[in-house]
Amino acid sequence: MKTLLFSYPIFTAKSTHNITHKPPLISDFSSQLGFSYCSNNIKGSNHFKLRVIGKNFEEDGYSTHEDEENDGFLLGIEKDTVAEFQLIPQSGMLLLFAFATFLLELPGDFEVGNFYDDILADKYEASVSDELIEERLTELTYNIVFVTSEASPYSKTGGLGDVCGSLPIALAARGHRVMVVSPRYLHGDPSDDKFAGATNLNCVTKVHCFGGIQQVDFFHEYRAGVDWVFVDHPSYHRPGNPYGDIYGAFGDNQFRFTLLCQAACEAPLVLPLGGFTYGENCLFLANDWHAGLVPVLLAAKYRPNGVYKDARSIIAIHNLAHQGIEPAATYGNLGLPLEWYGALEWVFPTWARTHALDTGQAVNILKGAIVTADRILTVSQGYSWEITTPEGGYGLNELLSSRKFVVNGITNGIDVTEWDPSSDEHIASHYSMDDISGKVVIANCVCEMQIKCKIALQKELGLAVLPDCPLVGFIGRLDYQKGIDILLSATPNLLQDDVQFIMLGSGEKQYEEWMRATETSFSDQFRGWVGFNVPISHRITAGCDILLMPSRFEPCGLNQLYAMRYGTIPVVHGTGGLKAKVKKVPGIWAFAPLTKECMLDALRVAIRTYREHKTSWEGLMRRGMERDCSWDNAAVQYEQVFEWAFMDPPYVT
Ligand SMILES: Nc1ncnc2c1ncn2[C@@H]1O[C@H](COP(=O)(O)OP(=O)(O)O[C@H]2O[C@H](CO)[C@@H](O)[C@H](O)[C@H]2O)[C@@H](O)[C@H]1O
Repeated sequence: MKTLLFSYPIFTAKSTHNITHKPPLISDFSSQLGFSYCSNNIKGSNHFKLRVIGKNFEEDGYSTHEDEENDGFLLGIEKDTVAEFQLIPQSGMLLLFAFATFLLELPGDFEVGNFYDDILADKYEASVSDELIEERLTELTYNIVFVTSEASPYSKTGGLGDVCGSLPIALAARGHRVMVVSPRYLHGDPSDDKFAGATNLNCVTKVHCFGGIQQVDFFHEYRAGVDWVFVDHPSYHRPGNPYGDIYGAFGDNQFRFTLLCQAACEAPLVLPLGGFTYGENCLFLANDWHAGLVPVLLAAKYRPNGVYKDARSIIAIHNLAHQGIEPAATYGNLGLPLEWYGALEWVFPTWARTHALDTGQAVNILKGAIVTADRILTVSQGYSWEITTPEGGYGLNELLSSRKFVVNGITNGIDVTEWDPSSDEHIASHYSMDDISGKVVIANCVCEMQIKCKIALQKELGLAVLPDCPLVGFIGRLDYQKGIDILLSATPNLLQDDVQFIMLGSGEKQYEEWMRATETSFSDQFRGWVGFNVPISHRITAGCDILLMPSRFEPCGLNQLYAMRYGTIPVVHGTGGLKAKVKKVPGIWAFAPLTKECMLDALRVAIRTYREHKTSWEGLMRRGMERDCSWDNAAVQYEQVFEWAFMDPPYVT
């Protein structure tokens, strides 16, 4: 491994600007500064850059100079010297970004201990030792602010939590500064412990909405290179899940998520994370309707007051079926100027109105986001097209079509650390591509030791331990989207065959009841776990042979990716994100159209293959397992969209 000298002379190297005094040694200010590193953006040479983010230089006796002409930005790059400086004033006190560019050939020892934290050291070493720098670092880095109603592991009810728990980490690893803002839900149960690592920043912020002033606190945890910021307010403290409880959805969700959006817009301005704020020049990535007010607030509240003029916003649509629609009278509660009503205005078609005097007037938060965001993202390419059609557009198709030039689809990745059969803490036996004995029946030899995960699952759920019996699984929200009605009607037929079927899910009451009843009627073959349980979801993914996904529509779908990684064959309805994957991946089984008969036919073919063609089955498993589902690829595509967002002026100025 090459070592680098990082020392005083590098900082005194020529700068084209007015930093004339003695610059500090890295070790001098390591305790008060945050670090992040920049990029290897001098392609084809041996340069790379380290970005040092400083604050309060003036207070420390080092003067800095604000370059008005360049808006305080680039002061100059001297390619042949080893240093360059960049000045970016950040909300008042936070002044200096200094960039030092090194040549890898520099002799001497590099004192990693001088640096602010081990994270940087890790990245540094990795980047120098094996050309990862080319792959992992991006040319341009951004201050990215995710706004989301859930982020795993802190809160999760579905795929949104997975994405917002893992994509930020992937982007931070590529050199971006990333903050995730979500509520600090306290349900009064053991799940509250997930927030134990987050401390109160003691930065009480006032938010004007719902006819008064609301005070929110911010809690913070720095983990995996990401600033996890939790908005705290009494309305997030109640039993249930983020959106509702046993009695249904909370009646004040519009209030709770308005608070989230208002607080998230303040967070980059007021929170001194790692000693310095993110500042105004950031990119907001608002997820689904819960965060949909963020782009609207930038356009309607901040920019007219000269704030966030250089920020950009992206609305990421994970599920267009949920739009945050409330009666028109609630508009006045949102903290938006009256003249912006049109952005959120929504009129229900006549057939959807409840009575003769109902004018259908409503506000639609997701619509507001689509109208004001700089760019629009969906979680697969297929879905980005589907939302522009009457079938998939849920009334927003025309609006989305009118903005199709800024709509992109990027297929989700998965957290390959959490979902890794070779190290998964939740499963009975570990296995991998090299050794699938924990999972599969090899070459017709049914050996108990070889299929530990399946047997452990059968035992745990009280099913007969039958290692060679095809085990079919389903995991998901019990929702119309997931095709539960089809599953429900097909299950008695499916269970006529010699198979076992396990379902894990929660959602609509009628389906929960049906799962309980079916378990009673088919106690030898069927188990229905009603509830939300992450460890069980891992064990089902690992222990089943087949994962069934009869989704009516699926913007991307994550369970099929988890299943493939665990050598479990997905049998899916070919729609949206699933369809795209089926085309490319042989390790996945698709059927269409979505009917009971088609689904049963596909399942029967899969089951026969499992029983009679073990070698083919193992081939399918391996093809799924070897697929790269990590975020790396998607993260690069996200960066491209960020770049486009900043290339254009803000959509609403
Ligand atoms: N009862 C239960 N117990 C434990 N875990 C459970 C569970 N029910 C669901 N899960 C977990 O929740 C996640 C669901 O992922 P999906 O991709 O099916 O997302 P969902 O439809 O919620 O989200 C939307 O957003 C995601 C992310 O963009 C898109 O992939 C998707 O198509 C879109 O509908 C998986 O991790 C699954 O294991």
